[in-house]
Amino acid sequence: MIEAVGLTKRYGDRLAVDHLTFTVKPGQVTGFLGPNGAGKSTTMRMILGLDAPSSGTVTVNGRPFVELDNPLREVGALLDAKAIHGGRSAYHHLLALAQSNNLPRRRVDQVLELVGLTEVARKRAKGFSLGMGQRLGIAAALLGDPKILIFDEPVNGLDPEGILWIRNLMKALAAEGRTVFVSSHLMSEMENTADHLLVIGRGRMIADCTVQEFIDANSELAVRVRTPEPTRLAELVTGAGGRAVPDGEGTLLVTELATDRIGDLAFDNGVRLHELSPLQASLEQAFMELTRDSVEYHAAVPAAGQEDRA
Ligand SMILES: Nc1ncnc2c1ncn2[C@@H]1O[C@H](COP(=O)(O)OP(=O)(O)OP(=O)(O)O)[C@@H](O)[C@H]1O
Repeated sequence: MIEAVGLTKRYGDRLAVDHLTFTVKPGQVTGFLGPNGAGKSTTMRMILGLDAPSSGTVTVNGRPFVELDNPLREVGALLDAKAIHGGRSAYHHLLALAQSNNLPRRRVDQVLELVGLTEVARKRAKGFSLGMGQRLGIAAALLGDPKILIFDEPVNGLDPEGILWIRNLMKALAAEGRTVFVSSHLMSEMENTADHLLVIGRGRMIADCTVQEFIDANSELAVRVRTPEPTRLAELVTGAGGRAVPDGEGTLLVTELATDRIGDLAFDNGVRLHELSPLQASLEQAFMELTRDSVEYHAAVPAAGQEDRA
């Protein structure tokens, strides 16, 4: 369990993390989502005692990280996969970690096996691909068999196979009853992996809900209707309080009116329908919409007065 109360980090006059209060529970994957610069890494660094909060508190298993007796046995983290000693082999990198943390040597072989690096274990990590480096970072996180796992953007730059592997691993770790906290700036990455979501923007909590709740609350329902009489149906829809916009020949996209209502309306007025299909906006779109005002650096030039709203 990870618990943050009023967690805040200030860099000069910039609030990188702004009074975050949340709980990350065991037995599920919790996705930590936010656009670049939202404050995800800073939050994770504070959880791991690498940065001190300006105010507020964060505990793991009820205690601040720095007070844990055996940190590697309680919390495993992947923050920056490139932060390894390139001259060492994967095996020696893990062995050094195991020895300095009083962990048995056999754990090294076990985690190498678990992440699929056994065959290259004696090669220097310098020659590792991004995916192999990521696997080595995960092996290090798993070394102490911790109940809490923290991964910062673990799939960044990975190929589809690597992404799938990490997704399945996170789910399996959660199914074993562990607390799995994973950050990403892409909603699409989380929708198949996470059970719970914490969404932040500009350091502030925007949403704390299940993935299903996020879908229900944020994806606008539209209905695609195909008919030989689009103009007539559009009038009926508008008359009933909905909105209809043409979407190709003989097709309308209807919003603000339920699917059943559109069907009834057409039937009651003798309008023939060839298609009536409810559509959901993608989660990615919903996420972009939700965080639009909280993106730190927009690609386009921001409107006057919007440059600094931190
Ligand atoms: N050491 C630092 N000194 C000054 N500002 C910092 C420092 N670390 C982070 N920041 C600022 O704090 C804010 C949050 O950064 P952070 O890296 O936590 O965001 P993030 O959500 O992890 O983004 P990304 O996905 O780009 O890593 C940003 O505005 C960043 O520029």
